[in-house]
Amino acid sequence: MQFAETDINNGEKRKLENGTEDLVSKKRNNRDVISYNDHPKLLIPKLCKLMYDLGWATGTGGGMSIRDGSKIYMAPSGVQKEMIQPEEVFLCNSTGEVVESPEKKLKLTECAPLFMNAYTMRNAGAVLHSHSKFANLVSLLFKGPEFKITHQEMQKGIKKGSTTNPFKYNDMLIVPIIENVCHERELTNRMRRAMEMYPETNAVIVRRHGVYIWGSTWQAAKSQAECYHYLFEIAIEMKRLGLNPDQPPGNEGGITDAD
Ligand SMILES: CSC[C@@H](O)[C@@H](O)C(=O)COP(=O)(O)O
Ligand SMILES: [Zn+2]
Repeated sequence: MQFAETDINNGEKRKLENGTEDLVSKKRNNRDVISYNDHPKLLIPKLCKLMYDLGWATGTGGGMSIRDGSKIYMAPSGVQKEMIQPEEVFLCNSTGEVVESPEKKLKLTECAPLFMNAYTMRNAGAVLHSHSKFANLVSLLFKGPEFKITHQEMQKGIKKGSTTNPFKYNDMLIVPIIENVCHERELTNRMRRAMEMYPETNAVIVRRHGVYIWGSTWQAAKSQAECYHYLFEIAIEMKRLGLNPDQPPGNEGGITDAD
């Protein structure tokens, strides 16, 4: 296989595959084409590092996938997720079959069929899996199949399903919770069921494990993930303080418009 020595990001040099070289030349001739720095083989390592720094992808847990048209890029399995290299990212087709494996002997992430749920059922542009302690802990504090919260500004950063409509401040935001199993892949059917039952959700919590979150683009997946994690954390703190996250507030006595 041929490689092109190409400048990426902060001036660092790395060997990238031919496909990436094509992307660079397309960028020169067409301003609308995806930016070189937005190539999923670069973005997945970068976003996984951000996830690691947030405590979402430690101990090799968690991961990320990005779709570019019918090309689906996925992280490898069982590796330090914060140290993935661009040439270690797998390329799959629109049905999730691997079409390009890294030269290094690596396995495709165990999350692959769960990532595919977000692509096939919601036409997502990116999906991530987080092992955040907040996602884990809310699944223990909310018994049954739903995490619920209302009257929080950050819920406005989350869209209703695949629509462009965001949740309103006074909507009830619900995230379905599925029970964990011993092997990640065995979560596929129950995640699909949860997505069918909750068409407005862009996340599925896995009890005692973490959460899957997706969006129409990698940017939407990232910002929605930040909003969901914020809401999980504040709900935990509210419960610790004896406050009820799914209770709409009454008159709290603050200043409102003049009568
Ligand atoms: C701490 S190991 C966690 C894994 O078993 C799994 O839950 C996970 O999130 C990552 O799976 P992987 O196949 O490494 O991408
Ligand atoms: Zn996991």
